Amino acid sequence: MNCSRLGQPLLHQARYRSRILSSDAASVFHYLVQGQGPKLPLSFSSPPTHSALRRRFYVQSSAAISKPTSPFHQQLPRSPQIATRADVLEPASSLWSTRSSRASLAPPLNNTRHLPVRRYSQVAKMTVNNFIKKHKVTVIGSGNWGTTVAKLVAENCAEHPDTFEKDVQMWVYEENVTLPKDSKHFDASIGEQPQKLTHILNTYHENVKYLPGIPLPHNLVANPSLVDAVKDSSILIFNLPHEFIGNICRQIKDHIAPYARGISCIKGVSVTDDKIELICNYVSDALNIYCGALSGANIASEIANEQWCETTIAYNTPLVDRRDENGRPVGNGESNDHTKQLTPLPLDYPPLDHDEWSLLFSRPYFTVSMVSDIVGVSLAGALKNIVAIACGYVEGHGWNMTAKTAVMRRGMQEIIRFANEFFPGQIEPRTFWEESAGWGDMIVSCTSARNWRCSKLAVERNLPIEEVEKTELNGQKLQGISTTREVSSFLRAKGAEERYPVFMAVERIIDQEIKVEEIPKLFK
Ligand SMILES: NC(=O)C1=CN([C@@H]2O[C@H](COP(=O)(O)OP(=O)(O)OC[C@H]3O[C@@H](n4cnc5c(N)ncnc54)[C@H](O)[C@@H]3O)[C@@H](O)[C@H]2O)C=CC1
Ligand SMILES: O=C(CO)COP(=O)(O)O
Repeated sequence: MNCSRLGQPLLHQARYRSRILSSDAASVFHYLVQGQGPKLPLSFSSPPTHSALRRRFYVQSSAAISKPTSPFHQQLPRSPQIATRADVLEPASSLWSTRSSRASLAPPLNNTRHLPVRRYSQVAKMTVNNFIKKHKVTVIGSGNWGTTVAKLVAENCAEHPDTFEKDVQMWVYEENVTLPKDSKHFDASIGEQPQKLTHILNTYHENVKYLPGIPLPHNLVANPSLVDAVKDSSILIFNLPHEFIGNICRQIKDHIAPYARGISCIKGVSVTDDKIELICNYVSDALNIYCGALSGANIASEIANEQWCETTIAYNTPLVDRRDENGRPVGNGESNDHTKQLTPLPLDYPPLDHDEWSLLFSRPYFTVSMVSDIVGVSLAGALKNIVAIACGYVEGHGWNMTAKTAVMRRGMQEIIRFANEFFPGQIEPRTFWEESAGWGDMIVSCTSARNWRCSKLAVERNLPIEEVEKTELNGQKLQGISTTREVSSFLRAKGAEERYPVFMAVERIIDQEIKVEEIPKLFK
């Protein structure tokens, strides 16, 4: 049989005609990867490439399965697990197709990306390790972005029950909320009595305070107990204003699974005296787990309404979690992040690598790009908030796009300078140019996000920005104000103020020390 004659439709048909049980597919694959399979008369016209070899597997397994009386079937080792994944039965073509958002082999330490693709076949993933357990997901935070991310993650958990537990926990900072009379959930028997936000969430499946008007999936469970929400979760998604993360970590430290892995969607940094830390690294250190970062040009309300956008996830799979093509561990107990010893993710869980993170976060309306530049992604997301405030001030003053563009350009220069100066050798410049987390986020934040909007209003109304935050945001928090103060104080401690005129100017305008029209002369 010549491989070149095997079109995808043929394979597709072969797999469907066979009407296999998925457990048979798993067994066949197991058998073949062990190298015990009978040789089918396959020939390659040139040295086989990786994809050709994968095709060989599918051809062989399809052929074996389609002939129940073949020696294959008689010799097949039986897997004790009855696998039920729908994707075992999916058209074979899709199992080797390139999916840009279903990304690549976890990159090595030096942050390089676009590496050779590791794609476990879905069959390989479940065969070798049996994956008795599924990932339990908890979202910590339920604000505007917290609820939006919880929504999309819950949609994916419902769609991928082989990898994730269906129910997603969402920790809610409990508060009392009054449903207004015009709310569709208004209940005359309760009237305007305040009700617990978690009760409203679990009853009406809507976050009436932080994401009004958006129906939430019923498998998203609001939980006011932080400790209970994180219990036994292998995936923790941190999504709340950065000023609360220290307190959260202290509360959950002794209650999380030691092998849990995290993603921080938080845009901010942690600064103490002359030390600065990325939020995801702060989480990693505080909890002794590994934590990546998600950041991009993302306006929560638009994504909640399923308007399309992109994001970037940086995740540098710890060595202890890496598995080879057959699902076997390749690490030897070392850790590639910081100096700590991580507890490996147990082998009875599906792996947690770029593929799985992408599976968890990608939606038709949310395109995920996986990278490993943790520092670039985190700093771009945190520091653009300072620039967004500057742009709001400029626009509130009455200057338009040209002035804002100058501020954005200089702001981006300062972000990259900051990253190079204080995290030397740890960023990839193309994160800023090519990723949603870079220029994409800068543009959206300086033209339509909350930090920009509130600082613009502050100038227009001649009010401190904190006042506008209180009156306009109904409990939502601006990250730009505290980040400006933290970064300015860090720069002062380092004696580096002069190299960061945009960052420093924003602090002085917030404190009403200078006026917006003085900005240009600071750049001389
Ligand atoms: N909203 C957006 O469009 C986007 C936000 N982000 C980032 O996501 C992170 C979370 O922001 P949002 O979800 O938008 O929050 P938010 O600003 O909408 O809401 C504030 C949240 O903080 C909670 N909270 C208040 N006091 C608290 C306390 N003492 N302890 C713990 N929680 C408390 C509130 O219950 C509420 O859930 C931020 O770092 C933000 O920069 C990132 C991308 C988009
Ligand atoms: O990060 C954001 C857009 O990407 C949202 O920023 P704001 O917090 O200013 O709304």
